[in-house]
Amino acid sequence: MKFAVIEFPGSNCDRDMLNAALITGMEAEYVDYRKTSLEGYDGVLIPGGFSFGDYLRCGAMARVAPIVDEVRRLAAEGRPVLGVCNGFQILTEIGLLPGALLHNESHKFVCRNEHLTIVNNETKFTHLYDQDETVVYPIAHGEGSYYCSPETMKELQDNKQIILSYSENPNGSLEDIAGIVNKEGNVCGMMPHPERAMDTLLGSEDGKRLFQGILESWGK
Ligand SMILES: NC(=O)CC[C@H](N)C(=O)O
Repeated sequence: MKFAVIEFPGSNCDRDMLNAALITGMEAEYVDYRKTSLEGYDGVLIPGGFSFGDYLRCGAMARVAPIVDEVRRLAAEGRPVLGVCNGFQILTEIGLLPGALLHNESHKFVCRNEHLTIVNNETKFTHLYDQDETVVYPIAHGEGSYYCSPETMKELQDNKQIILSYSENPNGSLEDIAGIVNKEGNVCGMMPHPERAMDTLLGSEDGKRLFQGILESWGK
């Protein structure tokens, strides 16, 4: 399976994302945001960072990048799309995931290891985790407060689209939401960084099973 790691000006987790994909056994390479084709790629990884300097608001300018139509095409074809942190913000901006990421309640950038709960392990992304398992991924964001309308929240809950929640809410996210999937289950966004939790030397290897899970779900 070949994955595109989309690079925007200001992406800064692209190397971590590529590395996570490669050590999981995925084929993966960087794809520039100005490209207009994702022909030959089986999935998309949108890394974290500060795309276009977070101008206007996080992810708002990436929304109109040339590559976005192709990300939409792959998503519509049911291929895996994972957006982490700024990648999650971009996925909400382009409408592939519901809701929005607002400024942290504290109005401070938070950067620390976070204890998270696997709220739904019956997705193509989380199936290698136990239900309600606690995992540790780092967080590093200024605009990670998940917000949506009551109607959308009901849909998320009814369809079990909430996959990851914070043990100690760091940003004011509704319902402690840290990560969600779309209704179809092939687009996933999360603020915490599984790609930085690939080695116990760096504090946690809990992110590994997310990438392995993607590969197992779509790789066969
Ligand atoms: N690590 C990230 O991707 C940060 C995302 C975004 N720039 C924020 O501060 O919220």
